[in-house]
Amino acid sequence: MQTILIVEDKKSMADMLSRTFESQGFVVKTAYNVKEGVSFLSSDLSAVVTDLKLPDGDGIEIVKTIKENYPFIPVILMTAYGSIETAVRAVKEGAYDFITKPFDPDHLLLIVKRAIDEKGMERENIILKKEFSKFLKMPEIIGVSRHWNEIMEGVKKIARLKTTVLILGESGTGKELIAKAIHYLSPRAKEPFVAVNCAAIPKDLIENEIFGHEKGAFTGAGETKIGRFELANRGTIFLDEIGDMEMPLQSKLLRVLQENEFERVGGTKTIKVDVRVIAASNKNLQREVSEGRFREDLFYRLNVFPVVIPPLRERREDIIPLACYFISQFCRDMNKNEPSISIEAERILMGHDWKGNVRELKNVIERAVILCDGETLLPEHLSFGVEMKEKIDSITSLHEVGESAAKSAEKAQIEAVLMQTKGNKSRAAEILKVSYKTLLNKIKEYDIG
Ligand SMILES: Nc1ncnc2c1ncn2[C@@H]1O[C@H](COP(=O)(O)OP(=O)(O)OP(=O)(O)O)[C@@H](O)[C@H]1O
Repeated sequence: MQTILIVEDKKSMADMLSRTFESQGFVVKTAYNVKEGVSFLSSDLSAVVTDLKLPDGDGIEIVKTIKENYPFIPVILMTAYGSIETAVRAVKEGAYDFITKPFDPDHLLLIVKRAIDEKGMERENIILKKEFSKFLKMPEIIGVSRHWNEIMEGVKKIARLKTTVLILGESGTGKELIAKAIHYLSPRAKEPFVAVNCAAIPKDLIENEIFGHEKGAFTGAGETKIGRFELANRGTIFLDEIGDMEMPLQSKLLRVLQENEFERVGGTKTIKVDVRVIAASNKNLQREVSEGRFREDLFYRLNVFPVVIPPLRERREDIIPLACYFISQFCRDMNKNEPSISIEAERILMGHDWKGNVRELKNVIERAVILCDGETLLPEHLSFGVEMKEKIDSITSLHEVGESAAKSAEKAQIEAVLMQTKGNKSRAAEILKVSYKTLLNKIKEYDIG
């Protein structure tokens, strides 16, 4: 349901507009002066329609307040003939449009609907551009093991509620995928899913990224910046690697979880939000608490509904179904016929340790699909398969061989693509078909200069 705020001092006009919008299914709030109008502002509003001349000031004050605090709410001004110059100034100050009195209410309705659509798209674009939200639909999730079925049962139950979820598991087990599944199965599915990797953002920037800043908060803060909590309003925020969040920020997060409000960096105004929080960690958070690095109260607040994803080696029944799924995905992308997996290749996949979990399996399969031109995927198509054949007698751990070969191949591939993009990491991530976050982690892991 969309809510409109009408600020108009003439009661008959305000009533007529309320009826127009209500007949179209909008919820309408009415204010009769600037002070009242400003007090009604909240992020739940879809649009504001305000008169230019009000008893205690003018609509431009409302425009300015909205631009600073709720930049995604469009404001439409109603002006009398003769005050067009002021109306033009209002548009310069950030109003979406103005309409000159007298007007046809249906015309105003049209402007408001278009404004809501455009501002909504603007918000989505910021989210997409910043790669906060990779999927616009429910991702495909594969798993047949008992563990996995239990996880999915829990996910389906919890998705409907606003409960905070804490997802625990080693890197690459599918924590982000589960967070997305919860979001897309929830009543918030049409609202943004905003992911933040607390470990990938430099420590001195993270508060700013998550909570935004006010204009002039520090040198270089020329404009007010909306943080990711505000971008996620009405949707879900996914705080990945929460165990890496510094203590002072943990306190700020606790307040948002308890009171749904915070201040931007350098600001005094309290911002209210309605955001579902899903956090994830590959660290043992209880140990972080006992060692004094993680706030105990925050841990309990996050741990309302824990989801523990076991490593792939503890749910081996999922390996082949996942491998088959990735084969068909990559073959479709590369326009190739789908090979079947030979018994030997299957045995190797089943026996591997998968320290990098599903992510590692996905990478191994991608390379295998590139190398395989026949109808059957063989051990030599698995990057570690070639070396394994040569060294099978001399080396005790098959897994070590497979891993080191896979890793050096991956490192070489990343270095080559970075050279190709002249160091542009976003472009390299696109070519490598990994998230920007994953690429940063890999660069760190392989110490690529
Ligand atoms: N059950 C699954 N079905 C299909 N794809 C999966 C599954 N689990 C993981 N994946 C895929 O494996 C990759 C890694 O998963 P994801 O990024 O969710 O892991 P993560 O635990 O969040 O990793 P990290 O801790 O490093 O951020 C992604 O490409 C994801 O789509």
